[in-house]
Amino acid sequence: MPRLLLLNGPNLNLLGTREPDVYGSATLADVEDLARTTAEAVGLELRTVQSNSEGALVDAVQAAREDCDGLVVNAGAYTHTSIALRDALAAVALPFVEVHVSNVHARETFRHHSYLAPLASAVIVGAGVQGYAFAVQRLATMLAEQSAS
Ligand SMILES: O=C1C[C@@](O)(C(=O)O)C[C@@H](O)[C@@H]1O
Repeated sequence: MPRLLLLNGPNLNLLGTREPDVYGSATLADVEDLARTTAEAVGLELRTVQSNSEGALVDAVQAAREDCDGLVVNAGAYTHTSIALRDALAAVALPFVEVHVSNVHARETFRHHSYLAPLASAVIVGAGVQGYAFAVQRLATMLAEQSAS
């Protein structure tokens, strides 16, 4: 069964209590449950990693090359700063969908640039935590198309 890695970066462990007016009330556990339920409904397995450290996220991306077919990535603030994470995603060359809970384009200008977006298959912003479900569904479609071709 194809497998996805759901990667959440810094401060996303605080979802549910962190700036609820911006990020809503769903917790990281809620997000992981939603993504897993969505994945299982379309015949995919889901592995989850959350870390506040950039190096651990790079390690998780590298490890995904061994056992995953695609990634859902919310790198939090590292989205806007991390060339290392971008290089890791380029190195493993797995399809990934970038997700942001909030509409980063309606926020501070430093959130408008993503080092990851040019490599992403799709970018979903501002859909709340439902964006994670959309990302899983998009990857399921892409993987099905890939295996049919
Ligand atoms: O930590 C986060 C969360 C975020 O990735 C989002 O999901 O909206 C947006 C980022 O700018 C921010 O640093």
